[in-house]
Amino acid sequence: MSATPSAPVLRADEPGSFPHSVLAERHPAVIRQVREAFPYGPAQRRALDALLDSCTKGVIEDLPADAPDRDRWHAWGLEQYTGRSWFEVPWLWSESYFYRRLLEAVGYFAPGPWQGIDPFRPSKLAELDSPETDEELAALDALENEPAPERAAALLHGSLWGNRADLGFRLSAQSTPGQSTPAQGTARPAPGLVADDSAAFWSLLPPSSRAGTLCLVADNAGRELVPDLLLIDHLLAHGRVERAVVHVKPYPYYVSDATTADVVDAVRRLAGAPGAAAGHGRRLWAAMSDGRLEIRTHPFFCAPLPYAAMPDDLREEFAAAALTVLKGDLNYRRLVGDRLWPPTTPFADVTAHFPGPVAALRTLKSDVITGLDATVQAALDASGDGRWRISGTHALIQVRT
Ligand SMILES: O=P(O)(O)OC[C@@]1(O)O[C@H](CO)[C@@H](O)[C@@H]1O
Repeated sequence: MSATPSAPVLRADEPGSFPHSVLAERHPAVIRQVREAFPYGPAQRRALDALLDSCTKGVIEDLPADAPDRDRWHAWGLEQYTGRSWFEVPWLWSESYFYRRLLEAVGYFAPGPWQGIDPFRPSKLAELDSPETDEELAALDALENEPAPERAAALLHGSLWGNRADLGFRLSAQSTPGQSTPAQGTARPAPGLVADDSAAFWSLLPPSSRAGTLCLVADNAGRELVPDLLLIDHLLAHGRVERAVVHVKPYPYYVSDATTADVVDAVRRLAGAPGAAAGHGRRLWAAMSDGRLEIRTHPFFCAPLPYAAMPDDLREEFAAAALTVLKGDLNYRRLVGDRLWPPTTPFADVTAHFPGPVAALRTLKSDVITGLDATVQAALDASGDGRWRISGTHALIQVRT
């Protein structure tokens, strides 16, 4: 590659575009959902109303002077964007700031009775307790008798397609007339992958190699996190890695993103399930107890910035890993810079900044895409109205070794 590649950064200022619909429709729906989830008091309700006004019609405002993370947000661009419309600044920036302000409105950060109460917890728990989760866990019984390579492939695909079960995504799918809810296991049969580097994925983690540490940067809780943990259990049990680190969000984010509490809920759910699922749960519990599986978080996971701007401590951690797996659409956007790349732009070029081997497991839920073969792109473009980019019906496994 001769020069650093570039492409326009996504913004939400074009009515009719997907980013615009997220700010104009999805964010108000998230505020409504949160208002209904808890008997918040008048002050919190007023703060939610003010946020609704600000994020749809107003401008980005500074954080309160005593906010402990004010300096951090200033370093992340807040000073530069204060006073600008939410729709004019980079889309990734305004989305991340929206979740920061939403949690502030419900008293998540301030000392008091609501501190640390996840406003999305009711919907996360409902998903974990759903019949769909029961079905997915029951399917593990049949997998027990499969040879290890088939089991490994099935678990990799389970983790990949688990990314379809995204509560924030479902919120806007429901609000789009005529579009079916793309919940995992219930919608149309999964079409193929638009890119499949599974062979490279497995080559980095040979069986019994104890290849070092796997980092998995988690995305959604519930029906995505459960298969992520199942995959990790398999990799540990078959000696493909020595240890694993699951990186979660430091606070609730993008409706259903996983926090430490969600990992605990998922492991408990597995351990308490009938059949083979319980064995996975017990092994994961043991691995967490003896340090082979570690949960970690970092403020940067809720930063409104691409991974190219990650801080040195995180960079060192990923540099030392045998492989870092980035789950989901948002992590993909952050990995490749949240830009409207020509779809055939090589994945290796746009991820050259990443400090070690990296794999993206993602269903497609935004316009950002790289690394496609020209023939695949042509077939996708010929298939309809371009919704393949955002509808969650397509997926990819991309690896840069
Ligand atoms: O990261 P995830 O959970 O796979 O998806 C996040 C997401 O639902 O949120 C964004 C819009 O708000 C899109 O990038 C994407 O559709």
